[in-house]
Amino acid sequence: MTRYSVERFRAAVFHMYLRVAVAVTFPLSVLYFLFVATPDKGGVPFAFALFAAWLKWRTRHDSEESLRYAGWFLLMLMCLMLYGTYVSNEKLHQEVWMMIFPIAFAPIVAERERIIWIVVGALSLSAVSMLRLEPLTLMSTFVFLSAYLTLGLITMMLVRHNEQNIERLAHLTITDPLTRTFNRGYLKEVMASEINRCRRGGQALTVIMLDIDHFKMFNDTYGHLFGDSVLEQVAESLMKSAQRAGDYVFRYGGEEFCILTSGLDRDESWQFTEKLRLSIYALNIENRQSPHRRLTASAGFWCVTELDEITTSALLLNADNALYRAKEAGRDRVVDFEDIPTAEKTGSTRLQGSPA
Ligand SMILES: Nc1nc2c(ncn2[C@@H]2O[C@H](COP(=O)(O)OP(=O)(O)OP(=O)(O)O)[C@@H](O)[C@H]2O)c(=O)[nH]1
Repeated sequence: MTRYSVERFRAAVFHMYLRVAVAVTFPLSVLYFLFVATPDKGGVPFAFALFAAWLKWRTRHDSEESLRYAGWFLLMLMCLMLYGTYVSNEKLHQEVWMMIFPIAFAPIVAERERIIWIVVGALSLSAVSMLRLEPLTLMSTFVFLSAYLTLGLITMMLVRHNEQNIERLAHLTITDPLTRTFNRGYLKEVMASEINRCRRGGQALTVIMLDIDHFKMFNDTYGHLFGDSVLEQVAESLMKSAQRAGDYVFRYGGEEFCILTSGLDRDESWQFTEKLRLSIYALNIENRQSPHRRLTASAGFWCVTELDEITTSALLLNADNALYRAKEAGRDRVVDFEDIPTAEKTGSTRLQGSPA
């Protein structure tokens, strides 16, 4: 997810650049073509604007594809400008402004391509400078090349730092601050993509709702601060038990957690949910007001194989229905939604009417 956020950021910058390139270069090159230059000179920016427009259209829906093109597009652009500088009769120092390239565009290019880009840029730039320096000195070319490479490397480090910040921010927006599990806002997004993934792969999806028993009494007896630390411990043990790829733990609200897992049948889902419940039991936290004398949890789950008509709300509603049954039946247990008699399945649940 976080990698996805960084890619989306890069693709957005690239698209913004293309939009500006098309909007500015196109009319300018036409004016240049009409009033100032000979057709062959006006043709270069014109062709560039056409190419940018084509790329913009080609990559409009696919950020991954746009990133694949971005590096090569910028390399081409750089070579074009080098060529332009070389054929024009300006002095060498005017090429230095091209050093802004790595700074301006490094956020767009994927990390692996960024290195190729800076090395190729440095080599071509020094080739041009060697050709144009008068008199040609190895030392000044070396200084020029090192300056370029140093600038490129510093830029890469800054960009990497910036990407790490974006990743950190993206992580914060999907994490519950107390328990470090994913938060409820992220649940809907993950559920929608997991439904699609499981549907495509012909896998079952299991939704588990787990709630700590008698937590109000716990808070009243031991205080909210200790309650908070118990919530942290519960979350940690849930996350330790749900570690396979495709397992997700969310804090659904208060002392209620939602866990997603895939690829399990009903029996395996039962065992997995029991494992989660027992991991909380095994924390061995006293709750003297509870009939169980220690901290326990109840859970309900729904394992779905037919995902074609399924909505996220239905999944949550039915898993919560099973949790409600577990509470009614005495708590400290697991209930499978499929075991609820059909006539009772549509009964009132705590989730009905609340947004999923
Ligand atoms: N310490 C702490 N308590 C919380 C937090 N969020 C919710 N709670 C408490 O969790 C308790 C939930 O109480 P109830 O919904 O009545 O449920 P319960 O007492 O666990 O009873 P059952 O679920 O029916 O077993 C309330 O006292 C909330 O104040 C939190 O972040 N920290």
